[in-house]
Amino acid sequence: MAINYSFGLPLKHNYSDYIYYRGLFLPHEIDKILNFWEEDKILKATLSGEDEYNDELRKSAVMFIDNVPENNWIYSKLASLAINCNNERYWFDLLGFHQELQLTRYSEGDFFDWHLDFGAGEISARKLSMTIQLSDADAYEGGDLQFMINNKIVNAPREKGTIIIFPSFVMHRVTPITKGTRQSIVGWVSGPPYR
Ligand SMILES: O=C(O)CCC(=O)C(=O)O
Ligand SMILES: [Fe+2]
Repeated sequence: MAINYSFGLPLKHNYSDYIYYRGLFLPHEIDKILNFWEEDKILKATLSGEDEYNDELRKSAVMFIDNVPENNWIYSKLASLAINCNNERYWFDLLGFHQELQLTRYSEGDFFDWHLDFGAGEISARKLSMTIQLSDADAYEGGDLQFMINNKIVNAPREKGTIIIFPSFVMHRVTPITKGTRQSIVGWVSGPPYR
């Protein structure tokens, strides 16, 4: 039986395991972001909070989008969207981006197995994760961003330009690319500890 033993706090019901948006970036803006790839800036992806490479959990190439004035248009659009999404759905305490936005490129055979973006150490302040699909959905096979929700696997939308936002404690993965290349931006909005 449902009971209502109130602690005197407002209760809001609008939680979603993930939510997606379209149209924030225009096609030419996405192309501009894709042109950021500079081969000499690419890092082999490491697991957050770990210095060691772990090829079993993740294989992809990453680069960071510097938080410099020329790139402010990307940061500010994503910040506004995160704030609006949070005000509508989550009501987490958010402070801002504490890590640079990450550009990720998955080539054939690359993947990122099941994980949370939240955990001990420097990733313990992460509250919301955001992914932006930068590649045409038919430019690659495999490479699905998936969530594990109540023991069911759910695919995130693939359309280019779609922005997917989810709490950083939701389990997700990117399945192996079997053909082509997938690119994404990944960002994390941080905040004070849960309370
Ligand atoms: O590429 C993506 O869409 C998600 C990657 C991811 O889960 C991560 O970098 O934590
Ligand atoms: Fe992740």
